[in-house]
Amino acid sequence: MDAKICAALLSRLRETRPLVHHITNTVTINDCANITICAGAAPVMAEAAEESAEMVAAAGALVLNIGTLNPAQVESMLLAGKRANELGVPVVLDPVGAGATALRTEAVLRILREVKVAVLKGNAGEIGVLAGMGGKVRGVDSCGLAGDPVETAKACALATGTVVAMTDETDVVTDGNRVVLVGNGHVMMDRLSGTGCMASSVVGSFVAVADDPLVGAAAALVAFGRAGEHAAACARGPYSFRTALFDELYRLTPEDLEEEARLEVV
Ligand SMILES: Nc1ncnc2c1ncn2[C@@H]1O[C@H](COP(=O)(O)OP(=O)(O)OP(=O)(O)O)[C@@H](O)[C@H]1O
Ligand SMILES: Cc1ncsc1CCO
Ligand SMILES: [Mg+2]
Repeated sequence: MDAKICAALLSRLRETRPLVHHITNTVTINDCANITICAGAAPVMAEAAEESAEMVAAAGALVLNIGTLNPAQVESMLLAGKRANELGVPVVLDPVGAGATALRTEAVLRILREVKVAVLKGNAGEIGVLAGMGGKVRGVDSCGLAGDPVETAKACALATGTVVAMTDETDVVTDGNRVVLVGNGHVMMDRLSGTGCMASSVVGSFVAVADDPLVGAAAALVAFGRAGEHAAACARGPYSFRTALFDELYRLTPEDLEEEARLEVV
C-alpha cells in the first residue's frame, strides 16, 4: 500500500465509473450523490424494499448509512446487502450515531450479523462503541475513545470481521492485522455536517474498483483528505469550504495523489 497504488486506483475509478448504490440519510443524500460524481463514480439512491435488491445488481458497490434510519429502511438495507453478498458486490456500512441510541446500535449489529460488510467506516466514537472499548457518541458526533485508536480499530475489525476505516485527524484503516494510517485531511472537514457520510461514498467508489477493500478504503481517505487540504487553502468558512471540497476532489489527479499522499503502513 503506497501512494502509487492510490494514484492507480483513482485512474481506474475515473476510467470505469462504477455505479455506487446508496441507501442513506436524508440530511446529506445530495452531498453523497455529488461527491460520488466528483470522485469519478456514478451514484444512485434507491431504498424502497421493492427495488433495493434489484438495483444492487447493476452496482459496483453498496453504501449503507443509518444516519436517519427507520425500521423499513433497515429492512431494505438487509435485502440489498444480502443480494450484494450473493453477487460479490462490496458493502460499505456507515454506522452513523451508533452508541447514541439503542435503535442505532442494534441496527448496526443486525446488519453486521446478516450481511457480510467489506468496510465499516465510522468516526472514533462509533468505532469505539462497536469495538466494546468505550467510545462515546452524542447525536452523530464522536466524543472520543477511551483507549488507543489503533488498538480500538483493530479490535473492532476482529470483532466484526470487516475492514474498519476509523476517521479522525489521522484515519486508521485496518483488517485487524494490517494497519494503514492516513494523514491527509483538514480540521475544516470537522466543521461541516456530512463529511463522514461523504467519506463513505468516496470509500464505496474506490472499493468498487479495488481488489482489496483495505487498500480501496485507505486510498479513498487519502483522496478525500487531500481534496480537503486543497479546499481549505481557498475557503473563507465552512460553506465556501464545502463548495471547494467538491471542486477539489473533481480536480484531483492521480499525479497529485502520487506526490501528496500521506500514508503509513504500520
Ligand atoms: N481534525 C481533523 N483533521 C483532519 N481531517 C479530519 C479531521 N476531522 C475529520 N477529518 C476528516 O473528515 C472526514 C470525516 O471524518 P469525521 O470523523 O469528522 O466523520 P463524522 O464525524 O462521522 O462526520 P459526519 O457525522 O459529519 O458525517 C474524514 O475524511 C476525516 O479524515
Ligand atoms: C446531522 C445528521 N443527523 C443524522 S445524519 C446526519 C448527517 C451527518 O452524519
Ligand atoms: Mg466529524
